[in-house]
Amino acid sequence: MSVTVANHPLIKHKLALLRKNDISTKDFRDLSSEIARLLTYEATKDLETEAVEIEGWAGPVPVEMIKGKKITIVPILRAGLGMMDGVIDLIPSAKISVVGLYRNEETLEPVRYFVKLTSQMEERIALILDPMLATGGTLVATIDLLKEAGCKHIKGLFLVAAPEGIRRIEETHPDVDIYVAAVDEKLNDIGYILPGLGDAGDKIFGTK
Ligand SMILES: O=P(O)(O)OC[C@H]1O[C@H](OP(=O)(O)OP(=O)(O)O)[C@H](O)[C@@H]1O
Ligand SMILES: O=c1cc[nH]c(=O)[nH]1
Ligand SMILES: [Mg+2]
Repeated sequence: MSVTVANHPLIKHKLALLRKNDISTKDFRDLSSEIARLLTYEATKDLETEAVEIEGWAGPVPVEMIKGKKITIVPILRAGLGMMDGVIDLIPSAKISVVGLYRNEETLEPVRYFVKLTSQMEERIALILDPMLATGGTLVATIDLLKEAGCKHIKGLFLVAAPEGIRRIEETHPDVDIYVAAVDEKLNDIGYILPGLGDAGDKIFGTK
């Protein structure tokens, strides 16, 4: 498993703004999407390309294009939707597979309430989107169901991760690659990331 912490000044700056306690719903949404776009650039660096020839203005030109183009974006409801626009900006033809999971506030166990995957999962690269990787329970449940659907190539994009969550994925799904804007210090006693962002879903949807 690889964990890529996107070490880019633009990401650091945007994440700093995202951490402000008095951030507006609009700014939280905009920045989540912008960071997701930059993480997508990083997470797609190893996509395979193939040599093709196109007709250019002065005749045939040898160019490289992405091979296969079978990508599915997997936003985890709700908060993952806040990253989706940024990813679609860069991969406009990606199919979308929606996974609805929420974390039980007492047990911290993920509860599944919606799944709608696109076709041909066994041929696709899945890009899971969720702003927060905390205990890792939600991500493990998502990877489990993607693998059950035949998916073999899975990556996860997160704004902030806790070391505890990363360790859990290393132990359970070492074949999955993680891309994250920051790995924070730890979880608090109710499973929130510190310093973290607070409740990302509530901030994106303006609830609470
Ligand atoms: O790593 P874990 O400990 O499983 O926690 C992370 C999950 O918790 C949050 O979702 P939440 O349950 O708040 O749902 P929401 O997106 O609907 O707010 C977050 O967006 C992740 O999906
Ligand atoms: O810190 C956290 C942990 C889980 N979910 C969130 O939205 N924030
Ligand atoms: Mg939430």
